[in-house]
Amino acid sequence: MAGMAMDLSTPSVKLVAQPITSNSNQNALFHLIRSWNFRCPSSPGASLRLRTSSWSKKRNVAELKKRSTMVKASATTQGQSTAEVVSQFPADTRIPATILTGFLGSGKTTLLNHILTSEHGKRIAVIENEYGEVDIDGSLVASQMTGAEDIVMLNNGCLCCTVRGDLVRMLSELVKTKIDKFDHIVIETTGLANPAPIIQTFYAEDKIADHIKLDGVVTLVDVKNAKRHLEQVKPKGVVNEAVEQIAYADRIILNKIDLVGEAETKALMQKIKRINGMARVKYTKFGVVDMDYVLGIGGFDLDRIETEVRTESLSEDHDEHDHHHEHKHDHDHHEHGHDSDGHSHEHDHVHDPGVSSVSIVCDGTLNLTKINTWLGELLLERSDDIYRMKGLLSVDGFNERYVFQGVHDLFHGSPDRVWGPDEKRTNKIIFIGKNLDEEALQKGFRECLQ
Ligand SMILES: Nc1nc2c(ncn2[C@@H]2O[C@H](COP(=O)(O)OP(=O)(O)OP(=O)(O)O)[C@@H](O)[C@H]2O)c(=O)[nH]1
Repeated sequence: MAGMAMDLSTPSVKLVAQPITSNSNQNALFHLIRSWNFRCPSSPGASLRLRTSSWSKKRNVAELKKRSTMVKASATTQGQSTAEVVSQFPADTRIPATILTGFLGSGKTTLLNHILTSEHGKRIAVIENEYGEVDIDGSLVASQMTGAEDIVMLNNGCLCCTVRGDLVRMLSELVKTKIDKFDHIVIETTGLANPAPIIQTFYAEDKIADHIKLDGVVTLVDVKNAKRHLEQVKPKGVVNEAVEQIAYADRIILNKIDLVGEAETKALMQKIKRINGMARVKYTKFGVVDMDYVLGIGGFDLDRIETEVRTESLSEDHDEHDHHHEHKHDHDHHEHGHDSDGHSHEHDHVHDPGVSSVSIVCDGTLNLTKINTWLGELLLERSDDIYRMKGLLSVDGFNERYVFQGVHDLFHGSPDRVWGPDEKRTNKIIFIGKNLDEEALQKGFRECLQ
């Protein structure tokens, strides 16, 4: 039987086929591309090349023994119903960490206080990131906290830029001295943070990844001001933080709905769904949400891929897409950001230069070589633009489904449970990124089918 793995012996992104034994199945779990090219939004010229180290290789031994995989899954005796075929990813016992992000004043601290004062039974360590010396949010949180075991302030600048090293140190320190004192970590970023490098911290550093796992990115949106922020024109090469924060999110909270009308909120919801068609979105006042909406998300877990690439949500997006088909290059989130005028445009084959989501759902089985080549080349050429992706694939020669998720050039995939005997083999894949050419992606993917 064949398996997919990242060829770690070369710097290339190409996926390779490798024989699968019961052991090598486990070794196929984590794939990581070797480097991460991060551009700082506040100084776009600066580029930091970070080594991702051999996280995957080292972790495979200890961690994967512990988590020892999945592919054993349920036996597939004839007649077994799909419902009985369950995923068997063993429990991941690492401490989950949530990144709480959102534009200035969107309600991050309000939500944090709600989390800290809610009854969820979790002991929470909080890492606050503030610009400047005075940690106003810190005092606000501290004054209300009941559940927080620790509040750590990172006051030297934006978390995604200068303080990233500090974040690593803080997390390492928490791991070293207080690992048994908390059950969850919440990191509140500044309103101007780009979540990408913060996400990457959890994968790039062995000493963190061995003990802490990224649970998810929760993005607060101020419904009153979001449209203006999302449409703000930025100088060439400078990211729009408000758009980035939505693009990387697992959960989006449209906050302050008491301040706007329903039509305005709905229009914003559509705009946001076009940027990120994967995240769940909820409306709130003062950040009041159920705790399981923001804690225990599993946004980066392979065993949650299925729920994250739900067919229903994708078809919902397709309906929305169809509705806008004639003018699908929605100008809502172009860099120059003017509103769609409702007219059909002639330039139907020009792809959307903004940040958007593309989802592909199709039945059939993929040819291993073709999908390896297509996905490998796509990541090699476009990983700067592909912010996040998730997929569930049916690949020739596999009895198991293949699930994967990625953030830029970081790729993490594995065979999952076996396909049920009567289960329809539907491939589902979603990309969130910049300059996505939906037509080309759909065509490229479908050409990999047998
Ligand atoms: N009307 C209204 N005000 C809200 C709501 N949620 C938060 N606020 C208020 O909005 C202001 C900003 O909220 P914060 O929670 O401090 O926002 P933040 O994202 O932490 O702000 P920064 O740290 O400055 O980026 C505060 O005065 C909150 O009380 C809401 O749903 N409705």
